[in-house]
Amino acid sequence: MSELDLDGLSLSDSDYSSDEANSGPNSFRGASNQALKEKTELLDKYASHIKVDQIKHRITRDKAERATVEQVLDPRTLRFLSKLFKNGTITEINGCISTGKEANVYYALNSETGKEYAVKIYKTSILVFKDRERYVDGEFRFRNTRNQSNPRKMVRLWAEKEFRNLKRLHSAGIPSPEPVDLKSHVLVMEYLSKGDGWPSPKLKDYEFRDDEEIASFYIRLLIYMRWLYHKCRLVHADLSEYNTIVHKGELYVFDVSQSVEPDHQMSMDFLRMDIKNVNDFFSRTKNINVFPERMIFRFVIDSWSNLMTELMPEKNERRLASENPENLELLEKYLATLPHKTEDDQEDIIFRSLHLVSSLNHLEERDFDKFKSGQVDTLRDLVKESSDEEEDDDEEQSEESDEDDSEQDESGDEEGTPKGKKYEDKEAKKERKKAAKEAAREKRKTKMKKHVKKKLTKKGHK
Ligand SMILES: Nc1ncnc2c1ncn2[C@@H]1O[C@H](COP(=O)(O)OP(=O)(O)OP(=O)(O)O)[C@@H](O)[C@H]1O
Ligand SMILES: [Mg+2]
Repeated sequence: MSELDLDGLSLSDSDYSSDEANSGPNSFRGASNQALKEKTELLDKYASHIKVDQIKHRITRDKAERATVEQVLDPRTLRFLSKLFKNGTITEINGCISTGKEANVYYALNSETGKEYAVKIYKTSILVFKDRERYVDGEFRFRNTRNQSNPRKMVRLWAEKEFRNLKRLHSAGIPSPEPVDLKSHVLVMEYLSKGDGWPSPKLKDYEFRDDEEIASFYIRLLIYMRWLYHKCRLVHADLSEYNTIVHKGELYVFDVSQSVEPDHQMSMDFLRMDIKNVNDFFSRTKNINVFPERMIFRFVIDSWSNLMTELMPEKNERRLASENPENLELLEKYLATLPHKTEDDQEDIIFRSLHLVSSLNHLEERDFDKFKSGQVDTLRDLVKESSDEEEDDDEEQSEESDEDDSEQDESGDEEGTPKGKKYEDKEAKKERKKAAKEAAREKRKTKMKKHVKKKLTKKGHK
């Protein structure tokens, strides 16, 4: 593998020992005597400072169990943890906060400074690895790492990605856990706690005072999505009430290892999904009025000057706004001008089904310009335009192909780009299929000859 240098962090093969192919927590089959010796030494030294049991209610100071530590942490992980002990970042690990699909998060402490930390340890299981590939693929920053065959290297890359993304959030003023240290696949960050080890609640568990507070958190989250896009050049790609924490009265965004840059081929689909998740939580669970998804989408990606032109038609009024880009109050003001989503919002249903072009990124720039400058209210016209050409060739099959759609969803296309599945909810998928069938039927009735259409299209764009 070529050496990577990502924002000063470099990866090289030398950090990877080849003792375990893909160590599950306690697998050290095939480990050399030397590795075993190293593990024993590390356990002798650090096991009494590491508690890996699940934290049930609050962090306790029970004695750590060497046997459990040995079972849960593979030698490599133990080695990187020992570096954190040695460099004085932490002095103890006091239990497991979360065992996720992709990582385990532990509570750590520096008893000298009293500072608390969350230590996120990424897993190297092959299943996780396959699932996550798509977030790294297509990212300019990780262009040299495509098709990495070594899960450990990939996992290290994701940890690094999260570390760097957290830094971006932090410098953009988006409340998020401060990244503290990174050792391979072991990431240390600020622990968001109410004090004494108690974690601050996730958005999903937070007890809101009233509707006003709910609405203000909703608005904030929309603005953070915009800041992520414009200030951090990121789309979160897994934004929800599970990956946001209410800490000291503020909404904190975390879990950004899968976040992608806007140039990623799937970024627009991820963004649309994030918007849907956020809207669903606030409208269905919290019962407040939300904005139409397509309008939020535009709010997130549109330029500052376009938004301000809409908000303040007078030129001299806008001067101040141009000196103060991404200003929180002005963005709040802009959002206050948006209408609320109605129950049966057809435009939003169409917006959700933009999957027809597989990715919004596949639309040409001029289409986006049209959309952004308000020449078309939704992307419906553009979708028709862009999908027409493909449909000319395969529309006859469209109804039949519906049948094996789901299979395709699982496998993705030739280039490994997943279609639908995670990014499209069932409801939207049903609507999309229904709309596609109806559209195909309608289209057959009034089908225009290909050569005539080509001529017209060309004229129209001049
Ligand atoms: N900095 C932090 N402070 C407090 N708690 C945290 C922090 N980071 C993570 N957690 C807790 O650990 C859980 C898992 O973290 P995170 O979402 O980053 O990992 P994940 O592997 O992506 O998990 P999942 O697959 O469940 O989303 C969070 O839901 C949260 O409860
Ligand atoms: Mg998470």
